[in-house]
Amino acid sequence: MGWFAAGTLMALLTSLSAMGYSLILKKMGDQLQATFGETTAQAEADADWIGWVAAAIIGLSAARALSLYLMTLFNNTGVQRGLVLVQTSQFDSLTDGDYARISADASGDFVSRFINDVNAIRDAALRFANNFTKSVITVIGVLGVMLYIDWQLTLLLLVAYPIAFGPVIGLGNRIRKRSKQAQQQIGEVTSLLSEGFQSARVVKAYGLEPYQKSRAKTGFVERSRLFLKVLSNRAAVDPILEVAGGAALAGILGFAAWRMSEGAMTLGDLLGFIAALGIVSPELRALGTLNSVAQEGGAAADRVFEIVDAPCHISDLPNAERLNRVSGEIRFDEVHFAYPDGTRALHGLSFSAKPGETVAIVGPSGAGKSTVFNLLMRLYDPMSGEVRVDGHDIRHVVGDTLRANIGLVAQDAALFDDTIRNNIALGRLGATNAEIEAAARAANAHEFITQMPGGYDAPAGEMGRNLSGGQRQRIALARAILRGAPILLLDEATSALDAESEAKVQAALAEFSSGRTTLIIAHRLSTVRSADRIIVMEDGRAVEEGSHETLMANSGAYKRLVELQLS
Ligand SMILES: Nc1ncnc2c1ncn2[C@@H]1O[C@H](COP(=O)(O)OP(=O)(O)OP(=O)(O)O)[C@@H](O)[C@H]1O
Repeated sequence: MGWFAAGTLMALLTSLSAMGYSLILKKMGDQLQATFGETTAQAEADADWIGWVAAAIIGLSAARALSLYLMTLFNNTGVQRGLVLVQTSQFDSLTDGDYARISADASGDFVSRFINDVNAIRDAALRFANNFTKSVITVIGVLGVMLYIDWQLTLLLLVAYPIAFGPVIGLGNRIRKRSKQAQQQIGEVTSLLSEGFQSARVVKAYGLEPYQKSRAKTGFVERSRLFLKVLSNRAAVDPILEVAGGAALAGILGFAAWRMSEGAMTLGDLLGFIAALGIVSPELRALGTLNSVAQEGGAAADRVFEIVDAPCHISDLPNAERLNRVSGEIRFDEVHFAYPDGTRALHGLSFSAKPGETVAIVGPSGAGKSTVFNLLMRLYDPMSGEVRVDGHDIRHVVGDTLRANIGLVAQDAALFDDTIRNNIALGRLGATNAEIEAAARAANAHEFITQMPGGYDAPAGEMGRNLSGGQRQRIALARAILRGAPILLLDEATSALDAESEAKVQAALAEFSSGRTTLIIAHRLSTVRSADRIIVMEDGRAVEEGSHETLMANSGAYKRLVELQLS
């Protein structure tokens, strides 16, 4: 706000200097008219005023140039700083907000809201900050000068010009609508591009280049079609103002000529008035085009603030309890849950895990196993039923303190474009190098890390692409081990490992998980055999429960799954 206040002050100075021009010209015209009646000697004696006029014009130009420069500088600083606030609040709101929100939309759409929409706001805000105040102040000030010179002529101008603005405002509304469509479509193209680049391997392997190229081209063509619509509306603004402005000017000049012939106006008045008109017309035109710029910026701002203002459904209750280190008792009581798109994932799931117990959750794909983890971390709330940790309903505890008690190794290892060391350290910020290395050893990752060029300081690459699938999993495991939380969630955590690595990691995990409650999701049933208890899920409920031996003796769903894998 401070920067904009300084910018407005400079705009005021710029406008004052503009008014000065027309007053100087009026003075000059009146002098000239007086000179016509003088003798040569008198005229020469009075010739001094020419020097004064020249000096005043130079002084005014210099003042105007300086104030214009400072105005732009101050406003630009204000806009850039404002946009940093907008972008950070957009990012904070998305990061702190519901997981459902971020997982529902295509990532390209979010990226586009951060980059393209913010750019559109930047363009609009810069033009607005640098032109709006200056134009408005100039118009008001110069109109004041005009009223002083000839109020009747000025009234005519005030009636003639606004007529031009009606269609311009109508166009502005169309521009806003179209611009919103165009920005939305950029989001789709961004998603399409990032998806294409990330799947480059499959694209090559399946010979999908023509398919990808035609999808991209369709996106680009659509982009240019929508953008052209915005441009054609924008292009109509200037001509409308030109015609209306021309008609107004003709009327005013005709009226002025008549008034001069009547003797109601002096040559000085006319010169001053024309100078004022020359200053005011481009400013009025600029205000007309600013409307379309503001509409485009407004459309982008709508999209940006949709994120900033998104309501948060999963937040801490005002009297939420802080969880200290829990002992790790987990209980699901008759939990029913559907994802926001309506997909029913849990139908009255009940199970429990005692502190320190290792419980495996198995079952066919889509049975709801990963959903159990999502609810346990309170990424979503159940529709009915309760999820309890150490007896606390997790809806009544502070989310961060709940998650601080959980270490997760998910199906996607989720590595960041940072060093291997930092990727592990994310498990517990502030961990020492020795602790990081110990975690890596426990996850059977130390050996391959030290063999990489750069070792622990080697970059993992975007999404960990410099590593193999099995290496990524071991880094993710090391991260969870470093966290040292009392609850460990392993979702297909060793699925990408070869048999030898898996055996080593399993042994390390067995040691690490002693004293911690560990929930394991695994399709490879050989890896869950040693769990204290196995829960078989089907269609969102637990259909069987017991140790490997008990379940094998039962001849139920688990035995069928094992036999299917063995065969
Ligand atoms: N974010 C989501 N939005 C909508 N539906 C979802 C979402 N995630 C999962 N589902 C649906 O919920 C159901 C249970 O999914 P879940 O991922 O829990 O299964 P799973 O047993 O872990 O499967 P898998 O073994 O294949 O990983 C499935 O029908 C799935 O399509």
